[in-house]
Amino acid sequence: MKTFDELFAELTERARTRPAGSGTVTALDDGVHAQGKKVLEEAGEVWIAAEHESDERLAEEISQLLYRVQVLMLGRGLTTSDVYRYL
Ligand SMILES: N=c1c2ncn([C@@H]3O[C@H](COP(=O)(O)OP(=O)(O)OP(=O)(O)O)[C@@H](O)[C@H]3O)c2ncn1[C@@H]1O[C@H](COP(=O)(O)O)[C@@H](O)[C@H]1O
Repeated sequence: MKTFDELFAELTERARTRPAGSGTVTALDDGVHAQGKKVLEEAGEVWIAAEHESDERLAEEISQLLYRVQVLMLGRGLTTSDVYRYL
């Protein structure tokens, strides 16, 4: 189990070291257009899960959405501080 900040730190490290086999590295190389589409796709899956699926499935879909948002943040060079200042 990890927090949003811990995952972001992990993905930041993946972006820096670019280990072989990292899905995050591939997603970053795919570019912002593809990263944005993934955010939209996962958001749709969250919506569907919220209406029709179990709490567990919904939580899993939300975790994937958070991951995709973080990949997009990294793709655009944003940090968590850039976002948190608006919360
Ligand atoms: N939290 C996640 C995470 N959530 C979702 N995903 C990716 O998103 C996919 C699920 O989303 P989709 O619905 O698009 O599934 P899919 O269509 O079957 O998958 P794709 O064909 O799009 O890969 C998963 O198969 C993963 O590839 C994640 N990939 C990685 N992480 C974490 O990110 C960290 C770094 O991962 P790597 O970069 O892969 O080492 C690790 O801690 C991982 O646990």
